[in-house]
Amino acid sequence: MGTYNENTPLFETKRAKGRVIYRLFTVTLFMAICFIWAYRVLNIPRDGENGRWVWIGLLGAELWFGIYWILTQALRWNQLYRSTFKHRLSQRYHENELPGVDVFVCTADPRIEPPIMVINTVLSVMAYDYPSKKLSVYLSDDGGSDLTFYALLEASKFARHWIPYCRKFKVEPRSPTAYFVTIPSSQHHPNQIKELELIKKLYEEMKDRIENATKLGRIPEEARLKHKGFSQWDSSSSRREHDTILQILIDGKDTNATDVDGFTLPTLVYLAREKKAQYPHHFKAGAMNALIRVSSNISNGKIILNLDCDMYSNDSLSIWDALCFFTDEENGYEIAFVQFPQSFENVTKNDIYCSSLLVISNVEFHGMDGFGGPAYVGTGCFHRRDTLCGRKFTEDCKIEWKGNEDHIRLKSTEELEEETKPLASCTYEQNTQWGNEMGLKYGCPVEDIITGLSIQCNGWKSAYFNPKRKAFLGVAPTSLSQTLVQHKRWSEGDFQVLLSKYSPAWYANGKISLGLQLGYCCYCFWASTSLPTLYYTVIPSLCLMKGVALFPQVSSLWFLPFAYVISAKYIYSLAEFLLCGGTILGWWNDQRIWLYKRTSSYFFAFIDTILKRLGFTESGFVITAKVTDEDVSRRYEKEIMEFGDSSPMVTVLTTVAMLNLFCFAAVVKKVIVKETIIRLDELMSLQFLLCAVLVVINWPLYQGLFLRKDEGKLPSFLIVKSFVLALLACTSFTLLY
Ligand SMILES: O=c1ccn([C@@H]2O[C@H](COP(=O)(O)OP(=O)(O)O[C@H]3O[C@H](CO)[C@@H](O)[C@H](O)[C@H]3O)[C@@H](O)[C@H]2O)c(=O)[nH]1
Ligand SMILES: [Mn+2]
Repeated sequence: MGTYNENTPLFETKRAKGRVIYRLFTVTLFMAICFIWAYRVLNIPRDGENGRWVWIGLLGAELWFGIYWILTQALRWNQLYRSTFKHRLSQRYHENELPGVDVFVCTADPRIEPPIMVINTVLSVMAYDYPSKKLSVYLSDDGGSDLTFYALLEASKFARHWIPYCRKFKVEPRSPTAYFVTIPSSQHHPNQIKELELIKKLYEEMKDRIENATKLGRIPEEARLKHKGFSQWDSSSSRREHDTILQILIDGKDTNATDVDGFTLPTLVYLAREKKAQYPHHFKAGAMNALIRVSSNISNGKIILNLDCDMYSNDSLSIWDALCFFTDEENGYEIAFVQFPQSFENVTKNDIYCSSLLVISNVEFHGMDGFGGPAYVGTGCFHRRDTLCGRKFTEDCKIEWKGNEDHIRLKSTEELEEETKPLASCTYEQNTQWGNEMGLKYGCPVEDIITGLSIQCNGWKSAYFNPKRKAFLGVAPTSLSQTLVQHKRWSEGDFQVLLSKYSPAWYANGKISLGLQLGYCCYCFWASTSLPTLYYTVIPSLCLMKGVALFPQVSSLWFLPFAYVISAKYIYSLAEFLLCGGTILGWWNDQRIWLYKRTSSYFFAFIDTILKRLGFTESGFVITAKVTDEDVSRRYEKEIMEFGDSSPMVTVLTTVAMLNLFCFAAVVKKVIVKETIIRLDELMSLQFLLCAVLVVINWPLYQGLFLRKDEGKLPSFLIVKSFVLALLACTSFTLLY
């Protein structure tokens, strides 16, 4: 058996099919883009002529779009697909020889990340199909909340029943909530039915206790008295000011810590790192680094899995998949992390906020993988501990995975806790390389992207694994404003990565492949695409109203490249979307959100980054809510747009929408009065088309402004505000031009 085993690979990679055809298509599109550029350059109105500056602006925008399009080709040029052979791995390794795996779950606020959701995630990973003594689960609570601690304490007791139940009946998924809503009732063994009822009852009781406590904002007195852990909270603790709270709720080394069947349980640890107002805590990156240190003293697993608190495990075998990459004798040693896609449980069929990241997950990350590996996106990612801590790649980095790290510990759990606590103090990192050369990087709202990039710059590869059965499922935002806020954080972060010392544009030069550099740039330039997009959605419409033509006539030969680029680009994008499993309406929604993100989130991200550079603002981390109230939820299910708080971002959207409506109406009026019918379809057809499409795609905004009566509509003062702003823009353009 042994000899046969050592030579067979544990994973396989395949290049995408149809690459030659795709590349040819790309070349034709690129040529057409060059013609568009040529048209703009050759036809610039002369000095003093009407529309010179508008034209030059348009040239700038089209140059940018063309260049950006080239960048996006890097993500499509060389796609790679992977599959694993888990059974070979389990043949090759004895249970005792498997590496330890430490799972880090991060939470930060019990009001928008409900404790019951958090422990469902925790339970789903505790129930992984992996030897318990090799598995440890750490919950980092940046909210420093005793409610979360209470929930975790409850979960530690429930786990004693839940894990054996999962093991016995091989259930999937292993997040209790998700499991109870999906159980197929018919195919159960009579034995299971009884146990199912029992476990369900236990779960419901626990859930009630936790939800009651969360609702009241207070722990039941008897529970508080029963567990000494609560004594670490006193009247002065708050989320911004408290000492380190570290509790090993289940110590895997403790022979008494067993489930109801008498088997060892995985280690379970609660950590609220020390917080003091005068020390920056660096958000999730700070939490992760504290976890890295604390875990190194407790379980020190060679593999670290990082999850956001809403991302439960949907496949109990994912650890095996990840290990196939790391332990493959031939190619595994250069892989630093294995990223799974971010998938979401709550997306609706046509995904109105395009939160399922369909194309990114099913196309673009495979493209990055073809050039050296995907980015790290913060959740659903397995890391090697040493590379996360800053180890550089050298050819002799081959790590020996096999080995029994099972030493006997002489210290008691309490001693271990006390000894470990200082590792999570505010001052620990002073004068160290943490947040810089070690651990996750500080100072960037997308700590994940910048950290992953720096690991790749250290010479490592990463792997993207996108299995059929989703490995992790999370909660996507359910309102427009939340989506915009999330994307503002992402695009701002990515833009900062571009300007940082780890910039994919210069620092990464020569350290990672050119394709990967361009791939990263695609995301890093999100923020800057806002300017040309805003220009394109405003100026041509205003010119249309004024009667200034900016595009070639239908009868001109120059019309052809425009027609080709527009149709080829959109037909391709629709095909790609459908191939990823989307719907036609979903694609249309995707185009809308594409526009909204670019004209609001990215625009504000751009401005904020500049302000931050000049020292005016500090960037923070606005946590995405994972709860939705019932009313909002109902509208979300029906795919009715929910606008949420009316932020300045939404004002930009409504103003642009209103402006296009004005321009469109003005032109239609002229046509009706028969003034310009001929000029319109001759000279201004494309411009008219652009304006009309903008009006059509903005339909939900007009509905939200004028037609809807429900709570999710836009506030009426926004009608006035955007009306005045749009009117102002139209009149000043008419007067000044
Ligand atoms: O001070 C903080 C702030 C956030 N978090 C946790 O970070 C995670 C991500 O926050 P969320 O609000 O859900 O942001 P998303 O935009 O959904 O997250 C994506 O983008 C982030 C970077 O912007 C990454 O950190 C995440 O891992 C990635 O999933 C959550 O579990 C939070 O509890 C902390 O632990 N401490
Ligand atoms: Mn999230």
